[in-house]
Amino acid sequence: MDILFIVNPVAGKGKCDFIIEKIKKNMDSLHIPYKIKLTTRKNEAEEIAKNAVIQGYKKIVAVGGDGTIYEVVNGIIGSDASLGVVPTGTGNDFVKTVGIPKDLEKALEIIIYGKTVHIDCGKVNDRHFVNVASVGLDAEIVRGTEDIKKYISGSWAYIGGLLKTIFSYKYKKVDMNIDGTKDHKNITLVAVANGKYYGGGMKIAPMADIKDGDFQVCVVDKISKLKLMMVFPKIFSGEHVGYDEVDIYRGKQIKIKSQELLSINLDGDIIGKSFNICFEMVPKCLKVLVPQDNFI
Ligand SMILES: Nc1ncnc2c1ncn2[C@@H]1O[C@H](COP(=O)(O)OP(=O)(O)OP(=O)(O)O)[C@@H](O)[C@H]1O
Repeated sequence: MDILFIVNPVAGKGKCDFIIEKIKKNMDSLHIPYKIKLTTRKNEAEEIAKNAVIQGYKKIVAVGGDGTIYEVVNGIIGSDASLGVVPTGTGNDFVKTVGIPKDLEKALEIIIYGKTVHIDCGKVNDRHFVNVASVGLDAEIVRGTEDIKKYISGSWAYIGGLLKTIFSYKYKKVDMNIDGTKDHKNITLVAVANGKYYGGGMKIAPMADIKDGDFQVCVVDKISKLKLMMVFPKIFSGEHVGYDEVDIYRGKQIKIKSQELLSINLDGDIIGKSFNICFEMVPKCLKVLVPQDNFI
């Protein structure tokens, strides 16, 4: 059962040497065959993962944050390989939904002794996401956060990105179609959630279930910037859902059409801009290693 660890050396605040030593020490002591590969640039984790599938690896481990997981998922999707995660990123939002701990040794135990579960993914064109996709303010914040992450970590990076973006943001008029039900909205943001958390611990979709075959769609209508500043911190606890401007829907296919180009955020990665976006549910398409006692 060969295991490949794909390490993003710049994830988190770069404790790469320490992490690699720990992986080697643990794996060598168990005499389990494994390999470690480091990425040298963005998108390389996906290429390494694709090659690993061809080479017959059955457990392919993303050692990094949500961006690294996103790349590895797109490398292994459709194959028989299972995704493992050693969370060393800044936000580490996906692992919160599936119960993988941040503790390095515990995360390694799950790679070796954990159980495999099939989880849902979302898809936009040919790109898959496991966590949350979005358009609107938060996609713009992802752009604003990228620079700030180089200097500060965790939730503060996202809050910095938020403050930088929020005051210049213009609301978007969109036509929405959720499983055939149409609506016209002036939106602050639309988050299409497979997992519960994004943006470094914000519980955007408290009811999301990664195995139920549905998205939870969080739509924040036009809201004054002052009120938005009040509502935003509530997302960390999931209390934003109680506000009049916030609606939650369920659905398998979410289409969004706008007269303006919308940035598309998939799991913290801006994949491009479009006037027409279709988010599609792909049920139980990805194998993930999770703790034996996990409820999912
Ligand atoms: N060797 C590399 N050099 C520069 N960038 C890289 C390299 N390898 C991967 N990347 C990019 O680094 C970015 C950040 O990685 P990742 O998201 O895993 O960490 P993070 O931002 O610290 O964590 P999180 O997304 O959980 O907040 C990703 O977009 C990835 O494509």
